[in-house]
Amino acid sequence: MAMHYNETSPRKNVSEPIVRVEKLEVNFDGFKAIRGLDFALSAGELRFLIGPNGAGKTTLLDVLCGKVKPSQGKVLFKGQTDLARHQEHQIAQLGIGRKFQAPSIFVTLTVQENLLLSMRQKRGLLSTLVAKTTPEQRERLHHYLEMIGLTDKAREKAGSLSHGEKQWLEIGMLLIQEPELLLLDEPAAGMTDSETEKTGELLHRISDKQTVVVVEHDMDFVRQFAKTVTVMHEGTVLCEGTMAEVQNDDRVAEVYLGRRGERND
Ligand SMILES: Nc1ncnc2c1ncn2[C@@H]1O[C@H](COP(=O)(O)OP(=O)(O)OP(=O)(O)O)[C@@H](O)[C@H]1O
Repeated sequence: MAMHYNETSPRKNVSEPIVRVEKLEVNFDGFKAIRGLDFALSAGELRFLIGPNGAGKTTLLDVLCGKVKPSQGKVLFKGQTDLARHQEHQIAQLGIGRKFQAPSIFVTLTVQENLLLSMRQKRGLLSTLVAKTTPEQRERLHHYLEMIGLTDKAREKAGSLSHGEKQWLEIGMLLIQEPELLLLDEPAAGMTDSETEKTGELLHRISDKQTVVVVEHDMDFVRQFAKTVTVMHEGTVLCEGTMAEVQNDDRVAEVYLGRRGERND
């Protein structure tokens, strides 16, 4: 029987938001993809972003990782740092990791070589694959291999992994850099049922220590694994709450299904 993660209260008891977005606007050649959006995220949350196509979910992630610059508004990280004033690589250094849908693993390297490369990149060492691994690095490697469920495949070539395993490896490559905030775009897309289930469990394990934002279209996945859901529509936040709360919100039904009662006109 599948375990449900959304039966407890939607938010953990945490104080200052790790991210606070105020009056955000993003303009693409005159088109406002984000319009006056306010959004806050507590440290240690696992937050799902849902909403119809074109709602602005990916654009919001793009702003948080610095790929897209806002035309107006503030994007505060840990209360002080305005991300709008930083470049993408600086934001990565500040501790925000983004996983895109397109894979970026090295298929000819083994699982553990991919993880080691990713770990050393963050540390700025001149290490190569032949560099000696320190006991601390080895411990970290084992910890994250275990976390993503690939300990038994550590020495296999990344190219031989299943689609789901490749996605976990990529998440592992982000995790091993120990970001405080992790941004994921449809992490379970294209996975089998069993891989999807494992991915949901992985997200919960990650959010024990880190904050995670997931853009997701698969409502079954959201229903099973989300505690707090933010529904976006036309570049702004429509509502927020548990999946049960947002499902019962008339505005959500309207944007997903069209206006109620119109057929009786
Ligand atoms: N680089 C761009 N230039 C112009 N318009 C863009 C650009 N990126 C996104 N848009 C537009 O901004 C709006 C929001 O797009 P975004 O991809 O953020 O939505 P989304 O909620 O992630 O949608 P989906 O669920 O379909 O991925 C859309 O109308 C999209 O066409």
